[in-house]
Amino acid sequence: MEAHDSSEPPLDSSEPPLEQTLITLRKNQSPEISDDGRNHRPAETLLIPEDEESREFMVLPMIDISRLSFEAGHAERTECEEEIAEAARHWGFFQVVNHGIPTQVIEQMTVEQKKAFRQPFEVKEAGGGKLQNRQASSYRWGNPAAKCLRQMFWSEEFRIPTGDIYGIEDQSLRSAMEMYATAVTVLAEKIAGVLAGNLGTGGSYFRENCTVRTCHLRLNRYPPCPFSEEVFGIVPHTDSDFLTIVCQDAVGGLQLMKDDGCWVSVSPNPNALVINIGDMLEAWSNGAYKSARHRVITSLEEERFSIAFFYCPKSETVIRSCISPAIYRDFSFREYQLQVQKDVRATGDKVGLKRFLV
Ligand SMILES: C=C1C[C@]23C[C@@]1(O)CC[C@H]2[C@@]12CC[C@H](O)[C@@](C)(C(=O)O1)[C@H]2[C@@H]3C(=O)O
Ligand SMILES: O=C(O)CCC(=O)C(=O)O
Ligand SMILES: [Fe+2]
Repeated sequence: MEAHDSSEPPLDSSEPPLEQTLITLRKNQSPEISDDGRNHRPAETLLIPEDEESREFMVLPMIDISRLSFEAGHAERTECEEEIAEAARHWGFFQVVNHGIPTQVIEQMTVEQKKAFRQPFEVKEAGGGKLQNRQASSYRWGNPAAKCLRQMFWSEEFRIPTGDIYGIEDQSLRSAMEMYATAVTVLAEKIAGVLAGNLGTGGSYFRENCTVRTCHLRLNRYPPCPFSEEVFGIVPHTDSDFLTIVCQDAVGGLQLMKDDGCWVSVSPNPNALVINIGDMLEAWSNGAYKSARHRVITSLEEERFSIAFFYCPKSETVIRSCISPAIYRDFSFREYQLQVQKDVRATGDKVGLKRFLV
């Protein structure tokens, strides 16, 4: 498709100019080669190499966490805790059902999320519109740091520290976000407590360092993408936090890398939330729990929405392994975030925990 072909339907006024960005970045790619008279895209520019293994048949662990409640028996509770720790060790990812977040709270949040993204692009860019708050603008699209097509994101996002939600001017969005963030924080504390307990420590480190002011909510939207062979919805990455709770709609596209290097799709389940371990928990657990790489593949026909809650510590929190000898040196969360930003600005990619190995 040509960049500004007059036969194209007019751009919806809420859409960010992703296609123009893609066309610009495409020009930076190496030229197409032609040997047998046909054009071939050079192998290094294929988004997903032809020989890449994926395990479509593998199913992410699904854990019923009603068994963590005090009404459940000791044996049931222990079994559930072990399932969580086992999944965090081998997958870095799992799904939870009977998680205690009321359906109505999730539904209200997703309705408000859609309304926020349906605003005109100019309104979103000029401070977030409905997400306007007394703090900095929370809207981003594409990937401003992308230097080539494989670093671009075919998505837009609103990102807000949970402590700034009270400042959102739109009343219905604020109230939906407050309820969602409160419920999901309780869930994150519960899971972090189980994971700490399984390593023989208490969950107080998390409760003391992760507060309502330190966590983040990120609302994601992935528009339908006519270039899904060229661009990711979100590039392969690990999350920087302790753990992330993702609520995805029915479209699908989230994939994670299993410890054997194969990509596995996370099939949407309307009753489940997806939980993944972040870099801070990998470092704190001395590598026992895995911060798995994950990515989002775009859909040709359907837009996709997801909500990610990042369970993060205070900037000054020191991340020190609870097991010795430590494989990572001590560092503060601030130091880690600054290093990630520096790497992303310089190269377009996140280096991550490798930089902090002893
Ligand atoms: C371009 C990038 C921004 C990002 C690091 C990355 O290389 C790819 C993923 C992005 C992400 C997603 C999860 C977290 O929000 C984040 C802080 C992280 O660790 O990886 C962001 C990074 C970011 O926005 O700086
Ligand atoms: O959209 C998703 O399913 C995952 C989003 C994600 O990985 C992120 O926001 O860090
Ligand atoms: Fe992520």
